[in-house]
Amino acid sequence: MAGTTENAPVTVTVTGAAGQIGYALLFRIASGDMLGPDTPVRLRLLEIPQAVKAAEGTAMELADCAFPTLESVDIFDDARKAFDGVGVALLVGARPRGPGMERGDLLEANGGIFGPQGEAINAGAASDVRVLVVGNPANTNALIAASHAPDVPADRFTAMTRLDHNRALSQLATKTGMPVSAIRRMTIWGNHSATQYPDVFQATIGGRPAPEVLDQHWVEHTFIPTVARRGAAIIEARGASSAASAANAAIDHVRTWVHGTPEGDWTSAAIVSDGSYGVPEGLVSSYPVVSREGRWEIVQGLELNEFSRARIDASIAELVDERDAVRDLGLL
Ligand SMILES: NC(=O)C1=CN([C@@H]2O[C@H](COP(=O)(O)OP(=O)(O)OC[C@H]3O[C@@H](n4cnc5c(N)ncnc54)[C@H](O)[C@@H]3O)[C@@H](O)[C@H]2O)C=CC1
Ligand SMILES: O=C([O-])CC(=O)C(=O)O
Repeated sequence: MAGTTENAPVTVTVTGAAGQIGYALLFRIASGDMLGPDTPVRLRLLEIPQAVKAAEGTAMELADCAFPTLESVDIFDDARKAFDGVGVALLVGARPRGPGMERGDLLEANGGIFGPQGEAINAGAASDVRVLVVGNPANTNALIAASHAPDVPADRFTAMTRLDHNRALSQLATKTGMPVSAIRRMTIWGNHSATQYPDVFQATIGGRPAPEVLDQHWVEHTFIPTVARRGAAIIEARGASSAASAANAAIDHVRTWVHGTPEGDWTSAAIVSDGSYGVPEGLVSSYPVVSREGRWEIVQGLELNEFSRARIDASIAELVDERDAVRDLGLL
């Protein structure tokens, strides 16, 4: 199946492969969008037993695309087998929220999935494994997975806030009439939840500081709530949670992690805190990050005004509450 690709193959495990995001994600991974056209991909799909047949259908369609980068597809209902040799683990499989729910309401329903998957990653992953948690509540699920993988360095576990980041770029582009590519240094801080803080104070738009271009009232009362509540607005409109845009953000996250951020810009990712910017060490929080030589680094030395500090602190407080809740549930 593999064509004229040059690099060593990478094993990519996707959980929840028969779900909505899985269907939007797998074809892009297989086509080379995530790791590049020169890297063959060995896909391993993990599903619950009832959804294995649907995953088999997706595998048939993957075969029918005849992607030169797709070396193999295997389907499992056993996490240990699915994560054997994994280089990139995309933990998508989890229940989505419905109308009227916050993502934190899913803690109890979904938290139990991530401990066993962390253990399976610990047991079988490649030494340079990269893990992205998409299933909600993503930050705290990543914390659970990392805490069950003591032999895997904590910086290998991340959660997705790239969708929030992309939503913020899009809102700013629409508001200012500038192309998305003219907006730099946007940051999402904190939790992938309604408390997240989309920070424009460090951003530039067309080379000018964003606060000079934007009206503070619009930032506070329209922009921030629009970005932070976009997931709920999509659920309201579609009757189902974001899928294609979530898959796209997952592709962006891993591609940036592997291939690096462009000079002069950064992105947002939830990573295990080293204590930077007052986030308690060990919490999985979104930060401004660059990727250099395949590792995330937090952008240091940013000055935070009082408004930003208060917003970040509120999101951190929620992450602390979520951590305490999963500890009480015995999931950590
Ligand atoms: N971090 C982010 O930005 C975003 C996160 N999400 C979250 O992603 C998750 C998945 O969303 P959808 O694909 O729309 O849901 P879905 O319900 O369409 O698919 C979920 C799939 O996961 C599978 N699954 C459940 N438990 C599993 C387990 N233990 N192992 C393997 N597979 C398992 C289910 O059988 C199902 O096929 C949800 O938690 C959703 O809230 C969604 C959008 C954005
Ligand atoms: O809002 C949800 O539940 C799904 C999600 O995480 C998003 O779209 O950001």
